[in-house]
Amino acid sequence: MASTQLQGATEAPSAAGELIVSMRNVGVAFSAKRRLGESRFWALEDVSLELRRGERLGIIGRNGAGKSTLLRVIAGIVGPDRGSVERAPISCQLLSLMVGFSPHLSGRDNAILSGMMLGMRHRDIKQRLPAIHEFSELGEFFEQPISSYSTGMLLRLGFSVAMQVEPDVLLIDEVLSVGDAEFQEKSGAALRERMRNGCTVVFVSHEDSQVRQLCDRALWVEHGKSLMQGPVEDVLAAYHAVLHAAPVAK
Ligand SMILES: Nc1ncnc2c1ncn2[C@@H]1O[C@H](COP(=O)(O)OP(=O)(O)OP(=O)(O)O)[C@@H](O)[C@H]1O
Repeated sequence: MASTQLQGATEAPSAAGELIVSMRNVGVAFSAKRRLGESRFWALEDVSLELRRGERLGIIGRNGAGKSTLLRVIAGIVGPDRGSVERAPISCQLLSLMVGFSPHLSGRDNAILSGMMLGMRHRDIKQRLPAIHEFSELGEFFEQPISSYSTGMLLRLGFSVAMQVEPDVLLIDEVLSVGDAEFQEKSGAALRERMRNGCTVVFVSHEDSQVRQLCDRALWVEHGKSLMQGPVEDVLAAYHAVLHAAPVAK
């Protein structure tokens, strides 16, 4: 039931590995009026995890296991209905692409709007427009209404804007699974660069290769429970052993 602050956890930002999020036996319930015989549905039942500054944590698990809900708890968007969450006074950004995009505005105007909706100040986002323009590789299309863009172009613009926000903890929900191979390569490189600069990352993915590439630790969530956490290869191996033993239709 508790969501409290970790005392003094940001007093020494340079100290690698300080604890910034601690969750114990967390459960999150949603109202489930449409599910017969149940008034509440526990999207998370019992999740415990510790997140330290500078870590790159990959969250794996089957569809519906509770991964996205867990990200929202880490971000502070959803509170626990049972168990406890302690967080240092950190800024978290759930990486979402195309927030606030409006089809009739140009790429440039959408970049400003979206950046502001992601929490940036107007003057900061304006200063970063050249970097956004360059990263997105949109060329002259940057000045065109985004209704003329392909999905790939929209993603490039969305990612270029989102990358300008600099949170303490970056939370990524599958976003790298979208887009073509070239975009995935480029966005992955940008994220690795961000990580080298000490940003803490929590990354939900169904792609083993991305978890291997981007994470140094993994957490396996199954039916709302944290089943295993540890080195990426160990957790992936255990997860796949169970998947192959008892495949579940997606
Ligand atoms: N706002 C909500 N209201 C009701 N149920 C919800 C809500 N959000 C999530 N759920 C349910 O909670 C469970 C966990 O959902 P969640 O999106 O966290 O799983 P996930 O592991 O991220 O799934 P996927 O891999 O398919 O994206 C699912 O059964 C989902 O239907």
